[in-house]
Amino acid sequence: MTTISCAGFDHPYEIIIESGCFARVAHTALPLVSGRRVAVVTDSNVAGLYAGGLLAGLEAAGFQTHLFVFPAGEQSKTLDTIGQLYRFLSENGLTRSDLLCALGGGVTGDMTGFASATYLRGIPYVQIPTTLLSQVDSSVGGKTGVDTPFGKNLVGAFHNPVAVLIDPELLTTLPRVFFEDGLGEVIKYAAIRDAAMEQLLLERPHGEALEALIARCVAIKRDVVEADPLDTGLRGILNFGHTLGHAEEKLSNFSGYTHGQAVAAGMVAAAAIGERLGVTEAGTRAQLVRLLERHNLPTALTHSADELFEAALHDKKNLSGSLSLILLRRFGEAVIHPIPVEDFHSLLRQCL
Ligand SMILES: NC(=O)c1ccc[n+]([C@@H]2O[C@H](COP(=O)([O-])OP(=O)(O)OC[C@H]3O[C@@H](n4cnc5c(N)ncnc54)[C@H](O)[C@@H]3O)[C@@H](O)[C@H]2O)c1
Ligand SMILES: O=C(O)C(=O)C[C@@H](O)[C@H](O)[C@H](O)COP(=O)(O)O
Ligand SMILES: [Zn+2]
Repeated sequence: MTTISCAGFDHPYEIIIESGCFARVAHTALPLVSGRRVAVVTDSNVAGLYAGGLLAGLEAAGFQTHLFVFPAGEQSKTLDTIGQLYRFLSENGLTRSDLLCALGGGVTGDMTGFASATYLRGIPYVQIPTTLLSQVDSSVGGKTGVDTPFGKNLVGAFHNPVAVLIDPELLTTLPRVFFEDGLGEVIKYAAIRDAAMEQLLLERPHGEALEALIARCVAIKRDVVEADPLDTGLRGILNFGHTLGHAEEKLSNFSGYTHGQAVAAGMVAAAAIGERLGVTEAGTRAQLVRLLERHNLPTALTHSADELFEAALHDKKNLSGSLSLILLRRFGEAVIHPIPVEDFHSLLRQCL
């Protein structure tokens, strides 16, 4: 078992990483809230696999439970679903002393966290991530929100969970394509902060090696979000590959590449731009491509430079005509590189 503490800008919380810890959710949640109602939020795939066990455990511990299920997939990550969730919470009498449980992947976690930040102006929530992506990244750090027709994650709030319980055993039911999708974010962590992780990614990780890899990513994310909780500087490095990855997702109406796939292709493009600018060591792009291909991740974006540029104009790192590009100096070290928006456009035309 690994326990990682995170200071949090709003409150401190613990991230528990342990095979089998799913069985202890109720035990962990009990001392964290004074109320006795819990709303479990999950998607239509995860509900049938894990909601029953979670509800039974919570009820045995004395909680009154309510289950909100939405259709699985990125296309549900909208204000519309959030509206339905608010109504559900209100109809079931959830108060600010009660608890929300995000049981699922990043889509569930981002939406539950956003409802938790805004319903009654704040109600506690616990993250129980069930995808590799959500275990290594989205359940930690308190970025919550939804996609909009004008761009990815453009409505949201910073709001930390009261606890994160990561049980790698839950990944045994995860379809292979989503496991590989999560490896896209794992490779991001290696690329921005820890070149040695590449050795652990030569084969598909499993068992203790997988648990260690999850803990390493969480520790890196904890260090970065503690240093810059509200994303005003250093935290930008966690966005490596995301400027173009998010543009790609938006241009496909959130039904093309999954998030991890889009980030994978976005990282390759960012490495090409970095090499063109002379910021990134030559050969880094090829190194990234080899690692991504090993795990069946895409290495090319599917839209044109002009389309991607237009879509990226809504990026949150775009401030008054200048865009903070996240580049690598070399594999294992990221750098934030501000450039005028027009230069970004011509770089895209040259590099894609
Ligand atoms: N807040 C953050 O810091 C942060 C970080 C990274 C990504 N994200 C967001 O996370 C989202 C992507 O998350 P995701 O990849 O987890 O997607 P997801 O939540 O849609 O889950 C992927 C698929 O796996 C299924 N699934 C989940 N757990 C399962 C299990 N244990 N067994 C079988 N099937 C299971 C789901 O039903 C879904 O079909 C994106 O919206 C992205 O923007 C947020
Ligand atoms: O936590 C962060 O900060 C990240 O950038 C992690 C990313 O993997 C994640 O996809 C995040 O949601 C992107 O943030 P955004 O601010 O670009 O929406
Ligand atoms: Zn991401």
